[in-house]
Amino acid sequence: TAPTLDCNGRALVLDRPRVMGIVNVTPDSFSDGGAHDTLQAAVAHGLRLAGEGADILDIGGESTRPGAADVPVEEELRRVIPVIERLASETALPISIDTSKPEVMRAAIAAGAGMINDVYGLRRDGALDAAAALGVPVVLMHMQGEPRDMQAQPRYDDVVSEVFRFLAERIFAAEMSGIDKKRIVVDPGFGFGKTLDHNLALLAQLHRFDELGVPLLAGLSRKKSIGELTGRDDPRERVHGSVAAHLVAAQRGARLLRVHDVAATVDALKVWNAVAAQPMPKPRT
Ligand SMILES: Nc1nc2[nH]c(S[C@@H](C(=O)O)c3ccccc3)nc2c(=O)[nH]1
Repeated sequence: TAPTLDCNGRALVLDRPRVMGIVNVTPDSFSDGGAHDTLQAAVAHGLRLAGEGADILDIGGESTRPGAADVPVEEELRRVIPVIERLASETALPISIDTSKPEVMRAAIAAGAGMINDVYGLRRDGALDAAAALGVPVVLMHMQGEPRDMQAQPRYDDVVSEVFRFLAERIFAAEMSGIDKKRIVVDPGFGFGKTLDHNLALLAQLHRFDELGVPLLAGLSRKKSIGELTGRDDPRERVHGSVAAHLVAAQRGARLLRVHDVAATVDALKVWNAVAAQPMPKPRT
């Protein structure tokens, strides 16, 4: 039986790679930037991704852009809560909240979200206890440094081992706080304190994270590394490179893919699934 995440009553079955559609509710992601327009545009975007075949929607109100100032909790709530309420009522999809703040976690789950996606791995004060009390699945991601400085000088002796150890420690910390291991997803955090070479090493050795015994999320969509490999400076032109990277991640064990371009990724996974479903001839004994 496949691992199944109970997201506040909405099931996310990880029997095959599943697609998490990104809904950024940050004024800088919608041209006009007005609050009402941002709400309308974000909800429309979420509904569109649902129509394209997303298995879950990830709502984020704080751009973790390197160098970005921390968004005050009231502002983050003002952005994401109305979007979660509308999407939770207008789609049957599970919804994850991309936040590191305990207050935002609580309000988001109360508003209908069913999973916590924390790029900070529940390291903020009160985050572990909040996540434990809320009883929903959590994504624990690796980041070296802080969003404002993480890309300045990423450095590792052995990036895969160090990210592995960090994730193992966060799983332990989560379990010690009462979070059942069955509710935990881990994520190497592509682009969060990593150079291109670090990201490529993590992708190439993604299978090593199977040893942690929890499902893996990969988020490479439209990231700088994809741009560097393809020479595409405009993130909107990084769809093909992103789909390729996510297929590699799926092939090497990722069961959640966090993407902007849902339709393209869904089509690619249909090909992947068809091949994965092929019976393998018994190895000649
Ligand atoms: N679990 C998980 N959550 C995530 N949230 C993000 S924000 C990122 C982006 O490019 O989307 C980003 C980074 C920097 C600035 C803006 C946006 N990336 C991930 C990820 O890789 N894994």
